[in-house]
Amino acid sequence: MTVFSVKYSRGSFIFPSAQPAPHRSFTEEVTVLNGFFGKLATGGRAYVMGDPMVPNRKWHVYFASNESIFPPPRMVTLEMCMTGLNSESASVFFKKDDGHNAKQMTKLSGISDILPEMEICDFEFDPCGYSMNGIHGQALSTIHVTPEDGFSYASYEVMGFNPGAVEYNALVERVLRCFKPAEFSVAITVFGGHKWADSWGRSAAVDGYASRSHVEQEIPGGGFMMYQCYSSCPNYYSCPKAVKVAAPLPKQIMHCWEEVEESEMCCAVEKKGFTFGEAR
Ligand SMILES: C[S@@+](CC[C@H](N)C(=O)[O-])C[C@H]1O[C@@H](n2cnc3c(N)ncnc32)[C@H](O)[C@@H]1O
Repeated sequence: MTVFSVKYSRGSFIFPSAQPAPHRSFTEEVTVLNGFFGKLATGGRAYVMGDPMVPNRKWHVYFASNESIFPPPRMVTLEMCMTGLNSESASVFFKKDDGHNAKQMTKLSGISDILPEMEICDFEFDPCGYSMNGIHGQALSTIHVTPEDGFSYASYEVMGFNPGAVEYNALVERVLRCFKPAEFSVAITVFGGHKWADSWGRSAAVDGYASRSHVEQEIPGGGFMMYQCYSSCPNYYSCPKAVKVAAPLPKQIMHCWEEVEESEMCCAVEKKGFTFGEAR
């Protein structure tokens, strides 16, 4: 089998200095990935997306593809990273003496309602924690939850579905309902053109959350990525819908250095295929 395309993506590490090789820096990760995929037609492309005004909230993406197989089929990937989970929502992911298991966590949390068609294989950790993988036709999803107070975290990822059949904003809200995070980021990758993507090319407008940054980046083969960060508003009722505060920000001028360190100062190495997304 030949490789069609590869994408590696992650947010900023909460504990960067605790990461083992090759995750000590994005540069190191890219070097390893290029060893495997750098010879594909597009070469390895690496991006660090984020607003320099919002520290430690960057989206790191490595992408390489065999361009000869483009144009690619229509495809959307959604990735959400959530921190500061509401303690009541997080408590669902602790095992209880009454045999509270992964199936109950899936139901009680609302995970089963995110995309009800998904067939879910779920797993509970001891004494807490939860992971699941879901499948429906060609669509795949995965969730991982670390519910411990102080460093709580949940991730949600879905790909391979027909974007026309799923409304972006409503999907984001169903995910948030499960975890009620204090902060979250959402990254979408769209192949096959903007226009058809309907709701998928726009900022999510989420009650109770304000958008802190919005960055877009074109990728080879007609794809584009959008990365947004949100924070919950202390006063829910006076919080404007995120779409109002997500109006385009003034363009930021990015500075580039030769190395991208996990200190997340920002930016990229142009000549090696790094680019830094432009904040809007
Ligand atoms: C959801 S798991 C992380 C799963 C990871 N992404 C994976 O696929 O292996 C993280 C949560 O499970 C808990 N946990 C309990 N036992 C664990 C184990 N053996 N390995 C990883 N996490 C464990 C952690 O404390 C944390 O709350």
